[in-house]
Amino acid sequence: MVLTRSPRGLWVCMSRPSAAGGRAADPDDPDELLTAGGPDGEEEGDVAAAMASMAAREAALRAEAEAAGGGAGRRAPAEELEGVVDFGDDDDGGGSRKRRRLDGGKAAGGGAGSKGGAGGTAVKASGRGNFTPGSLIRAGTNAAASDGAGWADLGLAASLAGQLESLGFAAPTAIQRQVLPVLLAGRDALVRAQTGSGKTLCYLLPIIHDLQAQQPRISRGEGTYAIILAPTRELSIQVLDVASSLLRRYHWLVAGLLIGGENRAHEKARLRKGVTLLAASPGRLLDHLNSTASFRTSELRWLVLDEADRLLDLGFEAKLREITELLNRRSAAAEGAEQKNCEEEAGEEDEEQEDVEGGSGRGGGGEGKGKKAGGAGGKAQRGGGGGVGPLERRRTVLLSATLHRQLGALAELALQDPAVVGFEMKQTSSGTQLTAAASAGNPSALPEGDDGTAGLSTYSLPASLRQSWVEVPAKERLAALAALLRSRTARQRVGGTKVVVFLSSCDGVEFHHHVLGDMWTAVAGGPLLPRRCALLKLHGDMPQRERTETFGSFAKEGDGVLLCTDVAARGLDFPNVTTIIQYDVPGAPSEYVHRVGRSARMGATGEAVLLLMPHEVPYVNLLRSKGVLLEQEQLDKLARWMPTPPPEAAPPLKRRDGAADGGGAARQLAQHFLRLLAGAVSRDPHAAQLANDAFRSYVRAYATHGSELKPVFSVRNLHLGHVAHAFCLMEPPRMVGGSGTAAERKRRKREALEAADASRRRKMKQAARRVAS
Ligand SMILES: Nc1ncnc2c1ncn2[C@@H]1O[C@H](COP(=O)(O)OP(=O)(O)OP(=O)(O)O)[C@@H](O)[C@H]1O
Repeated sequence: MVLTRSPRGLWVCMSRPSAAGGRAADPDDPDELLTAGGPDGEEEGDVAAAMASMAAREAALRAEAEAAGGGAGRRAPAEELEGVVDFGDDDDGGGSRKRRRLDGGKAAGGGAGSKGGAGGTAVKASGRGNFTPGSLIRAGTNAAASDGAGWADLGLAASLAGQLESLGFAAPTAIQRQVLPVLLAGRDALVRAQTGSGKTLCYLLPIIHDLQAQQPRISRGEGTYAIILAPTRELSIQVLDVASSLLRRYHWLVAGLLIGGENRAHEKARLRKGVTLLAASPGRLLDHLNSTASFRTSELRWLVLDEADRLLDLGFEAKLREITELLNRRSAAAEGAEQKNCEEEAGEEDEEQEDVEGGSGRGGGGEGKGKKAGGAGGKAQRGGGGGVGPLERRRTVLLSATLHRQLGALAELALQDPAVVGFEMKQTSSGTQLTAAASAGNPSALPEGDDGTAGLSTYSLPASLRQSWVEVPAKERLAALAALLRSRTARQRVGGTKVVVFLSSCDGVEFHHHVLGDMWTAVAGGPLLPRRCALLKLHGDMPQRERTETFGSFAKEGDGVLLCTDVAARGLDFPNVTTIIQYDVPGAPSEYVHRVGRSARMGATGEAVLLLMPHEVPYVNLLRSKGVLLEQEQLDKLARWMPTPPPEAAPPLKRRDGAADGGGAARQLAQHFLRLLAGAVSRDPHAAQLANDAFRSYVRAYATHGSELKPVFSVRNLHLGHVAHAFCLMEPPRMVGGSGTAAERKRRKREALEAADASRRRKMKQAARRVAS
């Protein structure tokens, strides 16, 4: 038994954890085999696939960066890239950087003697590349971060600073410089900062710093110390990936995943064993909080809501409230029980002591019964090493590039005296209100935005992002998309060419994936995209395994085109995305910001192109009123990239002087090509079904635009006949009726899940047999 301190600062009794850290995984222990993200366990199917693809992605990236950037592991943030910053091999976090030591003289967390530079891996960040100086300083964070501080200067443990440097993170970004000190000092925080500015490390680093410093070391058996909630499964996987790479030096801290689409039984098994840091989706977390008795959260020290506004948009508000209430209740109950145990223990001790000291006529005892080792004063005490004291209560962090007013209520519920970064928080008679910070360059009294915010609805986008829009008549949309894809992928670039195309529905993604892939090749006599360029799809109706695979492979592809829904709009960090095409308009302008934010990350250049039908053009003004400025690109400029029918099928043109007519001839040819494509679709029942479903889903999604956007995006404004052309349909299908292919996809998804379950069961049985023998 040891006396230790709970997150709320109470001294409680608990069993000393077994010294499990550092031992090799037991290959015969089925529980070990099911550990996700743990450093000492083999991982199960889906997670293993995700992690393997992530590792491959990391290796590929590093190789690319080395080839292109003369050894720079990752792009360094603004300040370093402007000049040349060189962290020498033997720097160990800088000559002035002192290694923090925990009681007993052990190097903090990293194992004695582990060098900050990870075995001498030098990280050199040079000024080459496509960085636009200053873009990070304008990261919407009011940062004036030009002091050149390194990781350890911010107060991070030397071992963690070393791990960061060995991963190629040469120095903190502006937003990291602002947020880290606040969280390390033990405050809650609400953070708004540009997409791609490095928010993930803003919370992961303080968490890991805090957990690695705890003495005695945290054991996984104690349960979960940190939970990170994200709105999509892919984002949770990504967070787990980053956390796992940072935790490599801290083998006793185990990271794991709880997301929908995964096998519950296996998640329960992992929770029983203990997961110190959890990346989770709200639904699945709540599910386990309610149903998994062995899920221990009484020691929870950190709760993070990444993309907090999206969590609310997705209707998770009630779930989030329930989660915070459940966590509070569980902590209170555990604390009460621990306190009771403690009192009982103390009572027993007193009795024993009386026996010893008083002699009490029982044979002059005392000799044989010494005092319990240490007593209260001598018992091991869990405290933070490295200068950060134990937290007195749970820390909560909310982050996003866009925030909205409802978040005020959530902040009120979940945060205590938070530090706010990137905006202001005011107490009014109606509760907590969020407004844009005047210092962020935003007028303080802007009209209410699409999301009901005042001022907050102006957005800050990376300066290195070029944004444009093209006006495209409805019936030419598919030809324009094809032309954009061909023009953007034609040139091979160092570092790769990646294009993300956003569509409004899963059916839309399925149809376009089919038609721009195999069907295009069949009709045009050759593929739409260069052979080096894979055409991938990602949407929420895909089985989780397929989603994870696509996510991993698009990340590691050199060149590729990803067709996706908004499932990929938030937080996903695909390296080197050069172009974002918004084929279907986003819902709220905040979604525009997140979609385009998949490019131009961390100072890289990128472009975003928005396709608008003539009646949708006023959307550009709406974006302008939110501080988002787009240039117009002429459709005719894309003419030379328009698809053409094979020579034998080309019609006689009314006008053949393509260049002189400003692209009209090319557009006529493209229309002829689309008629050929429509013919092919009508002859293929599967393709025809996909086209019908996609059309219906498009119109339905169009009808769901919020009230602010309704005047522009009204179904009444759509010329349905022309819209149908864009789906290779001769005429618009009836809007009634279910979607055959959607049902088919659901069936496939169910079958895939069942097969995955069966395979997991088989693996478990094999593992159990090995243990038995
Ligand atoms: N200090 C740093 N030095 C170099 N690269 C960094 C640093 N911090 C983060 N990065 C990299 O910057 C990229 C963007 O980081 P991250 O995904 O955390 O951004 P974000 O602000 O959360 O974006 P979003 O709003 O889109 O979710 C990642 O590839 C990350 O590895």
